[in-house]
Order: sequence, then C-alpha cells, then structure tokens
Amino acid sequence: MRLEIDYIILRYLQMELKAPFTTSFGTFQTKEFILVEAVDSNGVSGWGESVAFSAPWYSEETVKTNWHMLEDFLIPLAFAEPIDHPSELSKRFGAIRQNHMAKAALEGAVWDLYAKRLGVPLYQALGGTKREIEVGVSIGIQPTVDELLRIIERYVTQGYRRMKVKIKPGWDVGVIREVRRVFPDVPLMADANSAYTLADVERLKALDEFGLMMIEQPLAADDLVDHAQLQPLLKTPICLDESIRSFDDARKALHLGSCRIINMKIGRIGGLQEAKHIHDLCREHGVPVWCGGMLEAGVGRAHNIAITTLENFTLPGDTAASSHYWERDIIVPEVEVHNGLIRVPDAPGIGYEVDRRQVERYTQFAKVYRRSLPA
Ligand SMILES: O=C(O)CCC(=O)C1=CC=C[C@@H](O)[C@@H]1C(=O)O
Ligand SMILES: [Mg+2]
Repeated sequence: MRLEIDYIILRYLQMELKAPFTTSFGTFQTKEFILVEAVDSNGVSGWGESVAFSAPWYSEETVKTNWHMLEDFLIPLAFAEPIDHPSELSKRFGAIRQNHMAKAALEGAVWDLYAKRLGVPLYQALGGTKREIEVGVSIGIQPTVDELLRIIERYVTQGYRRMKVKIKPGWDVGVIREVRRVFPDVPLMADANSAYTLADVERLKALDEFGLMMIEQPLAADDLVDHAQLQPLLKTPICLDESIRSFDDARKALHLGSCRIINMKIGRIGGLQEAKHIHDLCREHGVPVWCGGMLEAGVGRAHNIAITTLENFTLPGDTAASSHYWERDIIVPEVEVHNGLIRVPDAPGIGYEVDRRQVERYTQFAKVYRRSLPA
C-alpha cells in the first residue's frame, strides 16, 4: 500500500512534569521534545514522538540535534521515494549514522499512519498479540530513604507490578536493604545509569542478597565487554539499556554474555522495525525484554504500549500512567493503569486520539515540511 505523505509538521513542545525527575546525571522538571505529525493525501495524520532530552546526558542526541537531523536529512529522505511499508525507512535512514531518536520519531509517525491506512491497531501491525500489558514504575532518586519508601508504598497500593529505583555509589546497598526490610516481596529492580566501574564489583555483589529482578546498566553507557566480565560474578541479572543501540549491539551483547535482560527503548535503538528485530533475536536466545521509558508524553507512551504487546516483552516495563507524569497529557483518553495493567487500545494506529488543543497549548514552535510535488 503506497503511503502518500503530503507534509510533515515538526512541533517543539514543553511540558511540566508533576514531580522533578532525578537520576545520577541530575534533576529536571520541564520535558522538552519534538512531536512529529505526518499527513497523507487523505488528510490522515500519523504521530511520532522524539525521546531526546534538551541536554546530551542520556545519549549524544538532543532536541536541537534531532530537529536538525529531521529537517536537513530524514524528512528529505522520507520524501525522496514512495513508502509502501514503514520498514523501508530503517533501511533508507541507514545512510545517516546514529541519530536513532530522530529516526525513531519519524519512523514511528509513519508506522502510525500505515496502521491507520490499514484500519488496524498499531500493535497488530507490529505483530503484537497481548490485549493488556503489565507495567511497573520508575522512581527517581529521592532526598531521603523515608521519602522513597513512601513513594513505593503509594505505587504498590496502585498495583504497579514492579518498582524500579535508582542507585549510585553511596545510595545503593543501604537503600535497597531498607526497601527490602519494608517490602520483602515486592518485585524490585535497580537502575545504575552507568554510575559504577569494575572496581565496584564487591559493592555490586553485595546487592545479590536482595533478590533484585535485575541491575540495569551498572557500567559505562557504551560498554559490552566489562559487563560481560561482571555478569558471571553476580547472581543478579544485568539488564542493559544505554549500551544497546542497535540489533548488532544486542547480537554482540548476547554473544559475549554482557546481560541476561534488555531494556528496549524505541528511540534509543532507532525505531519500531529495529525493536522488532531485537525482540526476535532475544526471543530466539531466551532473553526477556521489557519496554523502558523516557518520560514520554502520550504519543510516545502509545508507541511503547504497542511494542510491549509482542510476546517476548515478558517483564513489566516503565510505561506508567499519563497521570504519573502530567497534569494533562496530549492524548485522549489518557493512558490509565488499573491494578498494574494497561488495556491495549484497538482503535486504528496508536489507538489514542491526539488532543490538538493540548498540543497547541504546549507547542513553543512548529514548522511544516511539504513534499515538493513534481513540477
Ligand atoms: O519514563 C519513565 O518513567 C522511566 C524514566 C527512566 O527511568 C529513565 C529515563 C532516562 C534515563 C534514565 O534516568 C532512566 C532509564 O535509564 O531508564
Ligand atoms: Mg535505564
């Protein structure tokens, strides 16, 4: 089916998080991001959301680098040839090195448009099967252990299926011990965001006594080799996030034994097509995956829900409810979590309507890119 995209709108949005989000890199409260709208010749819109932050702390990509890549390279590539299937874009975008979040935002909009043109939900177009997904919640670093315990209590009460807490040297063994004292059985994981080195092996081994589901990204953000040296020394599975930026990274990580679980973030790995490939590779190797979060607004959240319906997404992800992050999200209905479950929408495409009034309210700047029709 030929997708005739007539124009693409890039919007730069600012949304205020309900609560500041702190990681080992720092704290922020305002989420700035690019929303991509691809409009076809029938006036149907497909939506994608870039997960790049305003500063290059998670990866080298930022809102500004993404805008540059989309405007000067990726949108022209999308317009250059007809698109019969969204999977063509990951090949076509291969001419551009890295810049995965920019690629994923545009590819996601085209996947949404494709599913809408087929009249099927995005999850079905991706080969997903689940009608509801289990979700957990990621908790930023808190000022005190008591505050962390209060927050965990709230989310356990709300039924979230897994708690993810941040750790770093000086905020790790003691904190996890306290959490386990109060919540001995809650499914619990720790995300280190590369705060450790191999010199910290003994400190990381000390976490083995707490029955964590996994330790996420303990070592350097671009490493596979040191993680492969660390994993055999730990009982706790290592989950990689930042280190896995492509199918090849996943292939090498599994070959080396760098991890036993992978946190899948559509933006980090370059799009839904690459996510499907990594999902299939991990399924073949018996390695479970789950869908991480990047504090997305509703469009990105909808894409995360759709990819999580694939069968090897067997662990609860970070796709919490819209109300966990925003006073008002940019989709209707908003994403709701009931007893730790999200019901997967079966409306065509991403399954949620984009609330244009809210989008305009949060939009700071927008630009339209038209496919130049042959003269
Ligand atoms: O979107 C969510 O709720 C999860 C956010 C989250 O935990 C993270 C976002 C970006 C970088 C990290 O701090 C962390 C992660 O590594 O998953
Ligand atoms: Mg992480």
